[in-house]
Amino acid sequence: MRGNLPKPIKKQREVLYMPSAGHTAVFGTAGSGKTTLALYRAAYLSEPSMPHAGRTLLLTFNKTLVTYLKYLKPFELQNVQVETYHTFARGYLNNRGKMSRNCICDPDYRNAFISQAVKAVESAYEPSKFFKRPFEFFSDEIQWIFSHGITSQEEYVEVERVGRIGTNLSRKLRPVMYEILNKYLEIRTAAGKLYDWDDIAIAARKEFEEDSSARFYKHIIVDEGQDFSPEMIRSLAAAIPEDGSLSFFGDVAQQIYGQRMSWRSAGLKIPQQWFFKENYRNTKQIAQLGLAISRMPFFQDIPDLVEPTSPRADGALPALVGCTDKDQQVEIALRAARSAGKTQSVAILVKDRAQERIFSSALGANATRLHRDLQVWNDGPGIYHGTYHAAKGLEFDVVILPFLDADNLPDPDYMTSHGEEDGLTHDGRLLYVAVTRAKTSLILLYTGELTPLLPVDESLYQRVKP
Ligand SMILES: Nc1ncnc2c1ncn2[C@@H]1O[C@H](COP(=O)(O)OP(=O)(O)OP(=O)(O)O)[C@@H](O)[C@H]1O
Repeated sequence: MRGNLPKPIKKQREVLYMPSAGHTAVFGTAGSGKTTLALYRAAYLSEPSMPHAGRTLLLTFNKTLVTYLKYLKPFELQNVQVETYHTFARGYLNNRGKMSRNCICDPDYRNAFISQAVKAVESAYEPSKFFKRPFEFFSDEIQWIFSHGITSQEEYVEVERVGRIGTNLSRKLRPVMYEILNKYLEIRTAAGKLYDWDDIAIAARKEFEEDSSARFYKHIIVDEGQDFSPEMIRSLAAAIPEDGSLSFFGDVAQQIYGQRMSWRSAGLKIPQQWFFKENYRNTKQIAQLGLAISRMPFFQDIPDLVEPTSPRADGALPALVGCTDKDQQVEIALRAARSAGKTQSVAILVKDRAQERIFSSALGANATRLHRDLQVWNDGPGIYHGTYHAAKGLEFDVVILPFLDADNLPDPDYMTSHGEEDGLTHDGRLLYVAVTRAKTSLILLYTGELTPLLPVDESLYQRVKP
């Protein structure tokens, strides 16, 4: 295949020729070629001269990654549609006459409606601590219910919650929670919003199940599948014809949306699974740090986690720089980015938008912000900046991670609303994603106490004076 893709080797070749009908799943460690193979697989399944050929859809979770995939997309993928799940679901529902103008509830309205719903239900009950839980609890619980395709109170009360901590809710309280959800739906519908970004998958799945017309896509491939909710996957299983295929590529260690949801509850029929253990992206030293993070206590007991074999390429140990204060971290990050950015691709990655703004205002037009509206991907030297979330699926020669301070990561607000254990798991995976974006160099900056999300083993780093 032409384009920028390396030639598939070993297990990758097997995956390319997996059965062309039914469900298949590939789990791989970071940098093991999942995205690469998702692209190859799309080309193979859409190849017009093959008997299995059919219209092919390649889906991923966020828009930045769609832009990146379109950049990588070689000539043979001319007939493959690449988009986000939400674009696909919205398009399908629109096609079926189930959409109207502005009928999707944006996150700000959603939050306001959920707060109203909690207050409305609370007023009908005796005072209770339950209603005083942080807003994030109710918001996450509604997302969890939708993501699992639960549409009745009975179902919600009965459902087993596997491995969910922090926000777990006793069966006794679930009817009240479901009342809040119903109230939210009532308020939302009254405001003319038919869906939000979480329950649109329920609507798509139901619509496909009732839709007896010929399917538009024969083959669907999912990249970054660990971030698709069970209901999204179910809707995709319903979207393909009998002789079509659904190929799932994912890495559970990188699950950063819809935490603690398992694609397994989507009920795919997967006769065989493939595992990619070889890491082609990172140097040995960077991969070792990634592996050490994935062996920390908060990563334990993740089903389907694939441990990598050590890559061959050698490089420098990740640089760990203890700074006197935050300003010094910013100064060093900027200096390193400006210097490396002349000849290499460099990314400064941070936790949230507020931290990102520090770098966007300092770098201005000399850098590219990683965000959903990024239209074009330019390979080659240059500086990028963005959140850990926005860097998902991407890679850079050099990655700079400032603010790795114990009082910044794990995020204190997240810990308050979700509990310590959830906070460690959530931000631990984010940091794992960030670390594994680096091809050859990794610079870690902190002040005071280092985040507990990084391993303490000094042999994994080289200490560098600021
Ligand atoms: N067979 C191969 N030979 C050489 N390089 C390869 C091979 N397969 C993949 N690569 C390279 O390894 C890097 C990682 O590949 P890719 O992005 O497909 O991995 P991934 O599993 O999707 O990673 P992640 O989940 O961490 O985003 C890319 O630079 C890709 O070009």
